[in-house]
Amino acid sequence: MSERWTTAVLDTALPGGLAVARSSQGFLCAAQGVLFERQWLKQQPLDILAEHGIGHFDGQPVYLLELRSPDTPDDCHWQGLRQFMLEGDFQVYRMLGYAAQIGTWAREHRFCGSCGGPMQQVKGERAMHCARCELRSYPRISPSMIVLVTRGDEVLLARSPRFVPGVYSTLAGFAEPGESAEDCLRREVMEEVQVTVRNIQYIGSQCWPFPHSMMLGFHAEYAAGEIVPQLDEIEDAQWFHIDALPALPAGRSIARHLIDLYVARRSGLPEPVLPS
Ligand SMILES: NC(=O)C1=CN([C@@H]2O[C@H](COP(=O)(O)OP(=O)(O)OC[C@H]3O[C@@H](n4cnc5c(N)ncnc54)[C@H](O)[C@@H]3O)[C@@H](O)[C@H]2O)C=CC1
Ligand SMILES: [Mg+2]
Ligand SMILES: [Zn+2]
Repeated sequence: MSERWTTAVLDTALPGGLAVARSSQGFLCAAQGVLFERQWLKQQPLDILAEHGIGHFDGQPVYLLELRSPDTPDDCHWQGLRQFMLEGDFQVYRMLGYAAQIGTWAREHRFCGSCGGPMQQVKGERAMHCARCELRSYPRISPSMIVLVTRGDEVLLARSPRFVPGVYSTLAGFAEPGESAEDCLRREVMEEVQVTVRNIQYIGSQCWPFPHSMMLGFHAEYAAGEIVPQLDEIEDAQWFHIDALPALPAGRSIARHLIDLYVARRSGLPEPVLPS
């Protein structure tokens, strides 16, 4: 089966196609969904900051209208990206995740970070260019490690004060310059719970457009140390038996996948597949 959503750099001077609109309130939705006839959408009283040609959905060209303010056309409403991640068509979520990252990046790179001059979108390439100093800026992706620390039939899960009450998840954190993925993983686990790990195994990755993370997921075995939760960052961290797990993160997250996969392997059940 061919992919329903594929990215492309489309020329915004061309007519036709479909469009999504994004404001600080999320994506514009109507009864038929998030994809609108582009020409119709551009005739609505929207405060458009920029337009990007972002790809194809079911073979149709798709454009993003990045808005300055959330003026709402009749019979429409706004829905945040997280809601699309949690429910509905995963391919629509992938498209909107890409749109959000491109919209945010272009909005934040209208001026050159080196000389302060205005930047222009490069034709046919996903890049912003400064004519004054020749700097090119490409979409930013922030690699983050996420790890399920295991000890036989137990897994180490933690709560951030930002989580929904009762929910525990895997440990995660952003890579710093100079680190390998494994260095970052060991540092984050040490910072957040003060334990050491061994036998680090790469499981898989997930684009996490909140706002621009690339999650690299691992399993790692516990080696040594007592859990000491990091002040302010970690509200609580505990070992949980795989038969007595607390409330867990959303089904489509790699955090949940790392947990479900480990439980399946320990229990001899069929392995879950990470949505892609
Ligand atoms: N898809 C999934 O299943 C999950 C995804 N995540 C994501 O992983 C990422 C990292 O997790 P956290 O525990 O929040 O990270 P973390 O443990 O590194 O701490 C977050 C702190 O890092 C700093 N920070 C923010 N952006 C940064 C960047 N680009 N580079 C370096 N430092 C930065 C800020 O001070 C922020 O408060 C987040 O984007 C989070 O949403 C976290 C858990 C599950
Ligand atoms: Mg963290
Ligand atoms: Zn410049």
